[in-house]
Amino acid sequence: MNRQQKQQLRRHLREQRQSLSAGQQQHAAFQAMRHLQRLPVFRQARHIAAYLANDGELSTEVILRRIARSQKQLYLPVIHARRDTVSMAFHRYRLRQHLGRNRFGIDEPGSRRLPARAPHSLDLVLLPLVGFDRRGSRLGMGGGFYDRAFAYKRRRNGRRNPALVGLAHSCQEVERIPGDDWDIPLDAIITEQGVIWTSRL
Ligand SMILES: Nc1nc2c(c(=O)[nH]1)N(C=O)[C@@H](CNc1ccc(C(=O)N[C@@H](CCC(=O)O)C(=O)O)cc1)CN2
Ligand SMILES: Nc1ncnc2c1ncn2[C@@H]1O[C@H](COP(=O)(O)OP(=O)(O)OP(=O)(O)O)[C@@H](O)[C@H]1O
Repeated sequence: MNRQQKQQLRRHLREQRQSLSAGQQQHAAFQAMRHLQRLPVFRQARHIAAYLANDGELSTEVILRRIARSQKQLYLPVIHARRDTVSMAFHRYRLRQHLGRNRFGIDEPGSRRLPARAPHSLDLVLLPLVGFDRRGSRLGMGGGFYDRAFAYKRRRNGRRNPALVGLAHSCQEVERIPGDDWDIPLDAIITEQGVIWTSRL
């Protein structure tokens, strides 16, 4: 798939999720929490990275609250700009901690942020998706941030940690997302309808 086709698909799928009603969003968030709670990988995880929903993404609010009330530690993506490279790190997050807006208009832990944790030492990452297919290919916002953070997983004998579980509305599923060399496959996808296993977990 060339860049232009990918852009077009991205635009279409973003419109789909943006057009969901508040009621549909709430329903999806609650169901996703139910499905997530049943996963052994979630029950066993101690260090979990999630995201703050934006642009119609599946809301993580109930999930964040649940994690915050448990013994598990929560992390959020923070965009870091250093000279000419922009990258993403996962910083510890506590509910009601001060948030700032990043360059994409998404809330993230602000200037007094807690320490970051290396991607490979997280147990579970809940990824925001623009689109996905049943094989575990994902389409993101186009920054390549998650692909770069977990690029080490592609290498032979590379670490397998953490488990990568995408969260999306079922309307974001497509038949097939043609992969690029750098794409990192998902282990599972959770929608309001249930868990989709990609046979990697
Ligand atoms: N909630 C949430 N947080 C997240 C992500 C995400 O997808 N969702 N990210 C996941 O990586 C990172 C931010 N990545 C982003 C990358 C691009 C744009 C963006 O707004 N891009 C332009 C053009 C995109 C395009 O090429 O079509 C735009 O929409 O105007 C936003 C976020 C980190 N935090
Ligand atoms: N491992 C990598 N090393 C260098 N560049 C990369 C790597 N992975 C992705 N990129 C770059 O990131 C750009 C965006 O990739 P892509 O369109 O697949 O993003 P995405 O998966 O939709 O976004 P995101 O991961 O932020 O949600 C690509 O143009 C690619 O050049």
